Amino acid sequence: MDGEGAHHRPSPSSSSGRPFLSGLCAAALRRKPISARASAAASGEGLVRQLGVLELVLLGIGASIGAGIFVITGTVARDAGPGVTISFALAGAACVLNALCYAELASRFPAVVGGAYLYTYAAFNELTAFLVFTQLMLDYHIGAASIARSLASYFIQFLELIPSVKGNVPSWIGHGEEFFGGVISVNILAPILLVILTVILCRGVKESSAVNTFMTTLKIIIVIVVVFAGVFEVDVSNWSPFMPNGFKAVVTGSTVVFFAYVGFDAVANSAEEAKNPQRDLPIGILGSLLACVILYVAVCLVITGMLPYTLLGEDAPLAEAFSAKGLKFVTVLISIGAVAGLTTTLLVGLYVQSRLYLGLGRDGLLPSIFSKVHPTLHTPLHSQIWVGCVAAVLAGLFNVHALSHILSVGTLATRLYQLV
Ligand SMILES: NC(=[NH2+])NCCC[C@H](N)C(=O)O
Repeated sequence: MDGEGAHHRPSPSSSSGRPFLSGLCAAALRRKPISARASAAASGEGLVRQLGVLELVLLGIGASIGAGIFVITGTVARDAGPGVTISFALAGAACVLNALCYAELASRFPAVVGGAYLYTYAAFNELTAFLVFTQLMLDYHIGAASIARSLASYFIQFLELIPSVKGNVPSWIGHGEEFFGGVISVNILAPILLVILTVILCRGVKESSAVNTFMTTLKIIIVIVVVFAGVFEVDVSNWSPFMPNGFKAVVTGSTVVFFAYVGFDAVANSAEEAKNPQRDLPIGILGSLLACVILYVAVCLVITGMLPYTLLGEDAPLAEAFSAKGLKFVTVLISIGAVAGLTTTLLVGLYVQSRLYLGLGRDGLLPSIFSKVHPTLHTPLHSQIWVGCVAAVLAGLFNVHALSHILSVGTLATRLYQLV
């Protein structure tokens, strides 16, 4: 359907400029009545309620634990020292406040797709909601492409562990063949990975959730094993001084580690596929965030206890800390954890995007093709394929460096809008 929004759409063919302009302003400033959403939820419109509370919690964790904990920890610890633990706790506390808002809104609103876009539409107006959507899309599209590129590089690194393959993989397969002075960097593996994930997502929410549950459980187990393996290597003298550069460095660090928590809001977007949304969405949002806070803080305590903070690597601090202690097998586990982590953030990111497109398609803010849900697969097939294609084109042509520059702007703008 075209959505209730389309019904009050002003006629664009107004004869004079003024009514057209005022019509446009009225359209931009109107709010979405909550009752209209409720009827959309009641009519079902193709998506099916299949996700239970555990699947929702794992969806949130799947979206959140990605490269952040494996990489950012080292970067921040160089400045904040063992106090990086407090940086993670502070950022976690700020996110809990954010998550409480999400939990409240998710249980108050009719359980339909849309998340932050939906809440803004009802609280502010169509224009603000559309801006939230554009910012989220910038973040998600580019995020998906850069995560896919990182994953492709990981796969090539794994392949290169085979001696006969080492050095023989053409760069256009994974690392990227550069053109125009490095502006364009072509590779095919990242788009192939995106196609595979898109196929899984198109097949059904149950199938996608099963893949996410498996991989997320794997990465949680790996993080726990890493923590336990590290605990025996901790030398408490490495924790003093705990904040070598003072509290200021810790607070600055918390703004950076915030990135590692991004993801729990994904749960809000699965509202229309949750079996018992009113009860389970808040549990999913807060549960996944709290699980991340606990895991992240534990990882920080362990790695800063294992080595003096000045010796922690910037790029792969966890892996380097363990190889420095001669625990090679943990390093391998960490690589597997990172691959599982990147895969699930990517999978859930693509999932969330398609549901957002579905919401806007229904509201008439995007072409109605995005509002279609496949009658037997119960997935928004067109939206899902579209988001897969956009990410595949970006990932096929640009490297992580180029993408991350655009992404930082997108993420920052998104968060600013959400704050407003
Ligand atoms: N929408 C996004 N920007 N997602 C990125 C998620 C990043 C994830 N928290 C990580 O640590 O890797």
